[in-house]
Amino acid sequence: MPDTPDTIELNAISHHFDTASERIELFKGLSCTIHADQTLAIVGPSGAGKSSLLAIAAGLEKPAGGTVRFIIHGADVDAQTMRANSGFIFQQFHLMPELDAIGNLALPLRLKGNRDASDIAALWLEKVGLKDRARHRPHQLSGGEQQRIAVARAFITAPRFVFADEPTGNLDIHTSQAVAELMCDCAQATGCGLVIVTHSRQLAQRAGASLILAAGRLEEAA
Ligand SMILES: Nc1ncnc2c1ncn2[C@@H]1O[C@H](COP(=O)(O)OP(=O)(O)OP(=O)(O)O)[C@@H](O)[C@H]1O
Repeated sequence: MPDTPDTIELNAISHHFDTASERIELFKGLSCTIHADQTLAIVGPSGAGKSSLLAIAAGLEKPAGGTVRFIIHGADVDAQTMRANSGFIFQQFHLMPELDAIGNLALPLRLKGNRDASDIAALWLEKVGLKDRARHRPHQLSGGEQQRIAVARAFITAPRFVFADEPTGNLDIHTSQAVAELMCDCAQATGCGLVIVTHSRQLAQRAGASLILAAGRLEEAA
């Protein structure tokens, strides 16, 4: 019997934020299922709650209502295990400024106690075309180069899902295309689910499926 695919199930979730003066309602009763064999884009207007939905799907935040089920290697797991099986890519790259390129790549492996961290990091650096930048620190790299390292860092631990929040938001069109291609190639090569929040139509079109979050509703894009 084939393994159950790694899956995230969002069931009737709702979320809001309370501020001193008001409650910001993001969504109510949203349901969707995300599988690790797909690339999914979440699009929609600014402030609709896309980043919040991504954080809930990744197990970083608990929804105010509803349930989230994470299934990894055929078993239900908690949010902490989900996070340990996930990689993250951000708009602002978020590399460690005091570490060089190879140090940034090796870090997630070192944190998991991997003794081959440097060798694996060197292989990934070559894979993303930055072998000659191993000893450069983030401020010595362009935005596109930093994001290539951030993409490699997200995939280097062989996660089951990678979550990317506006990964091309700080890049020009040409560099965005290269980073999008790299993310999708990495996801396909490793059989990892890729969930991308984006305002970029080009990036959304590259994904296998798109969901639109608007006015508290989640709908499949045509
Ligand atoms: N910690 C917080 N406290 C209060 N309000 C918040 C918090 N985080 C987000 N919000 C508000 O919730 C709403 C949704 O934010 P979110 O970042 O999820 O939207 P988004 O669709 O990703 O927006 P964008 O496309 O502009 O990044 C916004 O109005 C935002 O100001």
